[in-house]
Amino acid sequence: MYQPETYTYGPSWTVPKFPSLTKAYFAKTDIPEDTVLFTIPRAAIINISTSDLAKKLPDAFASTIIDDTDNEADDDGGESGPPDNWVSLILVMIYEYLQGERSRWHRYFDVLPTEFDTLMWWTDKELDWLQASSIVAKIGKDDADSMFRARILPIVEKNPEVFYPEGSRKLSEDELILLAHRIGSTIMAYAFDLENDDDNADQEDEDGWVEDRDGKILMGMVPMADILNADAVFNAHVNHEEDSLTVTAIRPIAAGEEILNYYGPLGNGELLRRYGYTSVHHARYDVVELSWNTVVSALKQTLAIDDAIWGKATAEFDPEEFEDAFVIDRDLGEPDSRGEFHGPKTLKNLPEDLREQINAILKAVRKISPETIPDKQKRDEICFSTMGRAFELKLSEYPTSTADDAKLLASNTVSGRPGMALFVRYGEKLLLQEAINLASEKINGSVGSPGDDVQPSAKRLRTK
Ligand SMILES: C[S@@+](CC[C@H](N)C(=O)[O-])C[C@H]1O[C@@H](n2cnc3c(N)ncnc32)[C@H](O)[C@@H]1O
Repeated sequence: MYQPETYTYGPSWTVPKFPSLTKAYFAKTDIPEDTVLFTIPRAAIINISTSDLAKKLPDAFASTIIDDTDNEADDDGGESGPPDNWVSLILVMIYEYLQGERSRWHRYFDVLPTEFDTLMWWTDKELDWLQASSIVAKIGKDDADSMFRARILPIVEKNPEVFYPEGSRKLSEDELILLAHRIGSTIMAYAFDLENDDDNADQEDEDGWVEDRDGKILMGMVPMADILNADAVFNAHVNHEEDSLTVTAIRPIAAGEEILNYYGPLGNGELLRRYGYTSVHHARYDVVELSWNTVVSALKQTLAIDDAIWGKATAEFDPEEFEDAFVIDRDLGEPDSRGEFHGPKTLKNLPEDLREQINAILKAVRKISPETIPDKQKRDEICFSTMGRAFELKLSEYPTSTADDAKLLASNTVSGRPGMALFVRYGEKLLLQEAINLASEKINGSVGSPGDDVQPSAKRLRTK
């Protein structure tokens, strides 16, 4: 039986239930910095180490891959190989859920959500509100579906005596898939990556706890800690200790303030996809993805050369060597140790990898038509003009303007999922506008030297 009394409760917070059933922690009194708000024993966490499933199906879990820490489903739906972190936790959660009252976590399942606002669950009509946001292409519902059919269903169906307690009804294939989607969404929004605090833990310990070689970590569900909501400005931190996880105030928290964790420097599109909400503080981490096809259109418009020259110049490139997409983001870094962010929140650099790829083409054009690009100054001008034009083309893919969206947001007439989508697309448009302005400043030569005006190419995106 799941025993909440095994938790150490702090005296100074409360767990209210909102009418919407959303749970959150609020400080009841002023809380000093460094106060331990609560402690969760590792034994209360749900994962392959604590659930009986791995003991009952040792072969299936013999070599779970534990270095896949991006909290995502395998998108290839591959049938072979040991289950990864993600597949394992879904199987464990399905197992524990199907045990009903026999699971020591059954009361935990009672408080987990069964409905989600994450993008996976949106209708096409609701997704239309996101307009040209690249987040729509990242939802991956079909990939998740194939992965469940390939890697989850066969294990449950081959081992009914393990998954279904005596006398319980077996789920149909459709019911199992729906359950896997629900549990997958719960894991995406609620699971923790569990670090191991034990320095010597390069082997499995007595309890079969995590193997933590080279920083490998395991995912798990952490009751109580997962009631914490989160924001990009936050005041609490989860520390991973040897036998427990502790949640600590990282700065003084005033009575009435919400206690907030941090999910990382995610833009609102990604926050919506994984967690089903948006936040003003996350807008600074917004991201726009620009396809190379859009840049090619811009480059052709900027160069205004005939097709013959373009064809000759690009013939020497292997399209496989080109990046398909580029990320525009403000590259701001993380909040400080008190959960606060300082410094400017505007775009300072244009993507270096994009500039390199445009310049590679321009070099080839110059070989064939030197008069088009007589010197480096002209090349830089063409490069920044192309970037600016590409940003404008991307902006024009959104059917409404930044001003239209600002007006709609100010009217307070759009709420729920459409309201969150409106906020995501507006943030992306603001970022594109900043990128257009920056490219224009570069063309006018008014900012920095060429070496300063680009950001490192670490953000290269491989979408092939
Ligand atoms: C780890 S749970 C937190 C507990 C959750 N509120 C509950 O009632 O179960 C994560 C989910 O809480 C919600 N959430 C977290 N932070 C939020 C915030 N700042 N604003 C709105 N919803 C938030 C989102 O639905 C997210 O998927």
